[in-house]
Amino acid sequence: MDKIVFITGASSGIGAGCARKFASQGASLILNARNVDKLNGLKEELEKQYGVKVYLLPFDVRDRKAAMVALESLPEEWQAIDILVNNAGLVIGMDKEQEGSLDEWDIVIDTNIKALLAMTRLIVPGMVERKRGHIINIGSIAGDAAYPGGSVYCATKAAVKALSDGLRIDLVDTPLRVTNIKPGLVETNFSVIRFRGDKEKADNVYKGIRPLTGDDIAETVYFAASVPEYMQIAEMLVMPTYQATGTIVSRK
Ligand SMILES: NC(=O)C1=CN([C@@H]2O[C@H](COP(=O)(O)OP(=O)(O)OC[C@H]3O[C@@H](n4cnc5c(N)ncnc54)[C@H](OP(=O)(O)O)[C@@H]3O)[C@@H](O)[C@H]2O)C=CC1
Ligand SMILES: CC(=O)[C@H](N)C(=O)O
Repeated sequence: MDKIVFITGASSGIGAGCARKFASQGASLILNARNVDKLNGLKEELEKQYGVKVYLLPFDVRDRKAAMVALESLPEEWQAIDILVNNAGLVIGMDKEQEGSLDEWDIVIDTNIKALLAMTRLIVPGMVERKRGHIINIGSIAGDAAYPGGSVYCATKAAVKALSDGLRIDLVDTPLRVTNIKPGLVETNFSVIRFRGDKEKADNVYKGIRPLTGDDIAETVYFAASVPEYMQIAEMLVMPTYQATGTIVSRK
């Protein structure tokens, strides 16, 4: 794949899986996250294993100015981004809406919605100009229906669906494509962060079921990116076989 792929949140889980998959197919990668050590390790791994070019662009996606400066700093040969994977995201806590922390919800909303929107706003105009581009947003099954203690996270992922659908409408007279990938249970660092570092609670989320991995979701992201140009995968809901909805899971 002779394309430049920009992935936010590439230091872990689904984002790192996407980096590995696109690298295995020969793409050039711009990788973002805050953890520079992890990004450096991934760059070294991908360059060694696949002989691809990797450019690191570490910044906090919530920092609009840092995002703008980072993108403006891209060397000429890295500027024509073909695929934007808006993946960086998180939730903190599983509190009832009437009891949770407004400060933590600010972090969640700023990362999952406002940063995704800012990255889109910064990168998509260039794609329109070049008449080439694909925006792949990582939404969630959580955006389809609220679940107990998940209202704010679910609302952010419902927003990702609305932003993806709206962008697709706004780009309908261009060759650009917009995809919303909606994973179910995927074992990554997500639950460790949700439960504020409590590994036991995080492990319980995946108990009795074989969850998906970041690599599984990366396969679907790559599939959406590699169908012929006249095809647009608008949305994909991808979950483990023993999961039926955001909350109905059969555990053995
Ligand atoms: N795991 C799951 O079950 C599911 C996850 N998702 C979604 O998938 C996406 C990826 O999550 P997942 O891989 O599971 O979780 P991880 O916690 O493993 O990875 C999250 C990534 O986002 C990055 N990130 C978080 N905040 C910021 C920030 N402010 N600026 C830049 N990067 C940031 C982290 O890097 P760093 O800390 O280095 O900045 C990390 O690379 C999220 O949008 C999540 O909502 C959707 C459905 C299911
Ligand atoms: C992390 C996710 O989005 C997952 N589908 C969940 O809400 O548990």
